[in-house]
Amino acid sequence: MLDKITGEGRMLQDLLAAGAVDRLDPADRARAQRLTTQTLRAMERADRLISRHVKKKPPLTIRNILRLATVELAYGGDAHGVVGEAVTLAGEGQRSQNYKGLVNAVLRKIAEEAPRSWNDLRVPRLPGWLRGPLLDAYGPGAVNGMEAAHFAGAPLDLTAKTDAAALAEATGGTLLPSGSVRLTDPGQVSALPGYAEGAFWVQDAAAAMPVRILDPKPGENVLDLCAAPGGKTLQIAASGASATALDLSAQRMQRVQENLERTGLAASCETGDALRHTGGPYDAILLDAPCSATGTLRRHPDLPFAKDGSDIGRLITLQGEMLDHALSLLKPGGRLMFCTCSLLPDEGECHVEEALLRHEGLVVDREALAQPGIDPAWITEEGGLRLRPDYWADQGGMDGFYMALLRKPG
Ligand SMILES: C[S@@+](CC[C@H](N)C(=O)[O-])C[C@H]1O[C@@H](n2cnc3c(N)ncnc32)[C@H](O)[C@@H]1O
Repeated sequence: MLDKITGEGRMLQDLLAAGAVDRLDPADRARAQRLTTQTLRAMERADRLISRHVKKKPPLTIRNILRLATVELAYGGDAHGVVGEAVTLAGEGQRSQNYKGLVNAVLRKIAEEAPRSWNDLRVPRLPGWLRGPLLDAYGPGAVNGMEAAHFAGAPLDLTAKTDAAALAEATGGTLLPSGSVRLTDPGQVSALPGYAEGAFWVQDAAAAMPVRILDPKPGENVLDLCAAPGGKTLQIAASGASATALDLSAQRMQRVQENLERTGLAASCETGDALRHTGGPYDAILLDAPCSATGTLRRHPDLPFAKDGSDIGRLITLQGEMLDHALSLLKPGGRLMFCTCSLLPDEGECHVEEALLRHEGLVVDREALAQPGIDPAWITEEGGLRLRPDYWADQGGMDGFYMALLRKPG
């Protein structure tokens, strides 16, 4: 998986969905996934240690074997076992066979050194294509905080179908001020109490906020324009509103259907292009537009390796078109929640500023942001909400997100 992510730009989720670890038993599957994410998160540190002992860069597979083993050693893996497994792995490939001796020698040195020097190495940095714009937008202190949050990884947040306090009690989790339930050592999600009955779904606390702010009401017609895998559709459906869920991807729409079935919630599901959707007019619309997903790096440490930022311009254009089209599907006086899980203002704040100039009478509803768990300091100049992974640092952070509630003139 590391070879495909770092060498071919593939995303971990896609590899898993394509069956990359299906032949392993469940415990090994979980271990493979954990080791992959751990290695990606700590790659910069591993490379620093490795570079002390390797003069000429070996082929990618060998580099990845060294990285994987270095991270295992740094996190207390048994030196004999880890080095042995890495040498065996190198021996499996025709080309990589020649590097068995190097793998053995380098890892023996690292086994001695890693437990001592690991924590002295700096927190891994974001790639330049992302770090530059984030420094411009938020400054060095914030970016350091974000990098620390990415390195720390993320807890598991749940959204309750009905009673968050009861869910917190049943799962031993913490009820966050925004209403999500947080678990720091969850184990397997499907083994949590209430999973089979559909009492909750997995959703980061930040990702749960757009629908809380949109506040759908029973009887309202609400469209979720980019719905899959459906966390926000479930929230809309649970509110008692009549939900329509749309997504371009049939495969991802399948996930929405499965989630609705497990939770016993109802929504009308459509596969199609948001820009061609002609239904409505709707009382309220949620537009969780496709974006760089740079707010989710705590959970997706593969993204900085698989992407280089070259698709962001295309995404920004698409987001603007979707925002305009969504407004055309709203009833007069209707409300549009525009959000993206991006840290880049070009995919958030800037869209709202520009939409206000393009659409006469359109306003941002700031009052809707007066919600439990929302710090007024997070509210931006144009009236949106900027969430960052370095917020709630003592409680395990949150995903990066931008959201704003727009009201169409009546
Ligand atoms: C950020 S994700 C949505 C996450 C979802 N709202 C949730 O909470 O689970 C963006 C989604 O937009 C979908 N998408 C991309 N282009 C689209 C289009 N032209 N029309 C509709 N959906 C699109 C993608 O398939 C993806 O599922």
